[in-house]
Amino acid sequence: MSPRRLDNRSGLSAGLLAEIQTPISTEPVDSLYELTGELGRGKFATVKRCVEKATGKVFAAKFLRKRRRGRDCRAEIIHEMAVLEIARNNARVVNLHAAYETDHEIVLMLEYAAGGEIFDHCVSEELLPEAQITRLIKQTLEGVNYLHQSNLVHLDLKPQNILLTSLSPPGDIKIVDFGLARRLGAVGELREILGTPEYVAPEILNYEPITTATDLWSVGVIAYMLVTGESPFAGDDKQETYLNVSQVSVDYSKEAFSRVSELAVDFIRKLLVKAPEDRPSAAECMSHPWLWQHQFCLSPEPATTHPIRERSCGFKWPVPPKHTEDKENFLNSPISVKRFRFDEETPATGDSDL
Ligand SMILES: Nc1ncnc2c1ncn2[C@@H]1O[C@H](COP(=O)(O)OP(=O)(O)OP(=O)(O)O)[C@@H](O)[C@H]1O
Repeated sequence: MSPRRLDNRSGLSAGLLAEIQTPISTEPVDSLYELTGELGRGKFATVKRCVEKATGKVFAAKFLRKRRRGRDCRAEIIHEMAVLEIARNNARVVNLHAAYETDHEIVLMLEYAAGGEIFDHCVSEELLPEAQITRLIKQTLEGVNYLHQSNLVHLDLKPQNILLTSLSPPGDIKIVDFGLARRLGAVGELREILGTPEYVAPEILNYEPITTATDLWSVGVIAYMLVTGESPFAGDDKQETYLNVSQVSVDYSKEAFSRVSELAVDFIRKLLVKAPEDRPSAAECMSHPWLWQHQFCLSPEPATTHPIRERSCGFKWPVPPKHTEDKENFLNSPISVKRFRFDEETPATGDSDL
């Protein structure tokens, strides 16, 4: 079965959730919190560090403009809150603590991720060791899997939206920015959302249906950036970037991957494939041997065969062979390119609230 699709009966507003549990208070934020500096800034939001006066607890206050490009976007903000509420019980998603409203803004009081963006680890002189990268990717997949199981797709996963609870040593990940996240549906298809050029999947550029697999492309891009310190599709301008994405033009040279194992290349190759249905699901990715090689002591493999490692979910990933020639054959072989079972995907459900 192919990855689940999105509903799109009314364009961009399709899949927007309208029901929230969190009360929206009209009390002035600065009467309850002390604002202590800016943490980040997006197109329509500013995020500030703040301390709750009553408790001394630190939060990240996301100030979202209600009017954008002359349009009332309150519904989009309510939707972002609703998505955060659905993911409330998942430790990999940032927690929504409270919400406030003024004439022009809604302020989301979010759990504070003190370690900043994993983007900083992609552009740093000193890249993270492989064991740390696999730990962070595994956690990201846990969050993505939870969203997909909850019938949600994030659609804006990038190293700027994966934060850390602490900087050094790197803490646990927290996924943020659910502004583009959408509900999965069975009836129609969503083809309109565009994220940041470097991180968008080919199906978005081609106005093809968006599915859960779109998020898995982004996980591949994030893994590539953490491992190599390079953005795989970034060109000199937007056009070149889009061309690189649509041609899936990726540098897998030995120089780019010199510091990590062959399994890292295998993992990324499985995700950066053009056809969404050929990408593994988040659950399948979690059983890839790259993510477990620093956790388990694996028995040595015979040099001339391609053994299969099985993990608890039963999904099978062939292991790249040790000899260089065999490795090249392995990476180009049909079994390494397409070997995913989608029959464990939940069938698409009809949306009732759209
Ligand atoms: N909970 C948090 N803790 C610490 N920093 C945060 C938190 N949430 C957001 N930030 C910082 O603020 C930045 C912008 O936040 P966010 O991506 O949610 O805003 P946005 O306006 O929706 O962004 P965009 O325009 O890219 O969609 C993040 O990349 C991060 O650096």
